Amino acid sequence: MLRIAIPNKGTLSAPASQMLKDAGYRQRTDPKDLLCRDEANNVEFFYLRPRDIATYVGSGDLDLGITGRDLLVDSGVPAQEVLDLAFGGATFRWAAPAGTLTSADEIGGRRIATAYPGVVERYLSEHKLEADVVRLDGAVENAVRLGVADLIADVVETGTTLRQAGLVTLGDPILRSSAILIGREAAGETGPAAQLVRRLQGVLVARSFVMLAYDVRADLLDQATALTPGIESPTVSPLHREGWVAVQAMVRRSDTHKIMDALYDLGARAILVTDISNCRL
Ligand SMILES: Nc1ncnc2c1ncn2[C@@H]1O[C@H](COP(=O)(O)OP(=O)(O)OP(=O)(O)O)[C@@H](O)[C@H]1O
Ligand SMILES: O=P(O)(O)OC[C@H]1O[C@H](OP(=O)(O)OP(=O)(O)O)[C@H](O)[C@@H]1O
Ligand SMILES: [Mg+2]
Repeated sequence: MLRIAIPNKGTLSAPASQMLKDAGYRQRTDPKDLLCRDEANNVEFFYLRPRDIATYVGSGDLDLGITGRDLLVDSGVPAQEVLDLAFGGATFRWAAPAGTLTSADEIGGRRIATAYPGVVERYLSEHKLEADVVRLDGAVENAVRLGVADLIADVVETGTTLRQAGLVTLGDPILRSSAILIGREAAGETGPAAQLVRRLQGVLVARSFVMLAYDVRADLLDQATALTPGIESPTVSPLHREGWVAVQAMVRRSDTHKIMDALYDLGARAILVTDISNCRL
């Protein structure tokens, strides 16, 4: 049975469960449950703190896990990113009180508060800098005003928490994080892990593409399909109406309206958009 770790609480917990449900897996019904067996798919889900997930996967006690890229890097364990799951996006950044530090080059010799000492220490060693890392559990933004640190390194999503604490970001993000599927090795081509990855990839594609269908005059087909090339190739079917064809193609959800406008301007009609609930490409 494939054994998979997923977050029991926090930002990544609900979207991770939802994504697995969308991929056809059974998920717990009570948020207090710590285990859920999906007999039909031969998978067992263990609900764990996101910070601990890399540890279980790195040790080989669990086969796969869903956690944040920043947490994987922080753990330093021998597990690798198998698939970017495209939710839980955040940056990990330096921040200091406005008007104090002006560049990330100035962090050497300072006191840095963080709940991610592994990420900070990796950066310091890569940049040959020395600094005093103050390890905290959370609410790190308070550390500077309470006098225990000169700057912080923390997760920034909207930036609201930083602003409220009078802090401003310093330099480029240390890393860009999102929820990822991790394993000790790549998932390969066959077997239960590969099947899970394919199912999750199907959900990712279904979320970021829609199916577009329209009718267009046959002499405009080349121009129309240049706008909607599809992933492999668009489907073109004859219409009963002389000189017209029907076209179907997948397009990026974010481009839908722009493409519909362009198709309409070209002369296409009966332009229909349909959500894809799942797919296997
Ligand atoms: N707004 C956010 N705040 C915190 N973590 C976030 C945010 N958006 C995405 N994440 C990601 O969630 C993971 C941290 O999850 P974790 O459950 O440890 O903290 P949390 O969601 O802040 O919950 P809590 O602090 O209540 O334990 C990291 O990978 C982080 O990048
Ligand atoms: O940029 P923002 O949208 O404001 O989000 C980022 C903040 O949210 C998280 O804190 P959380 O509320 O989880 O508290 P914690 O520090 O105790 O984890 C994170 O640690 C940052 O403080
Ligand atoms: Mg938090």
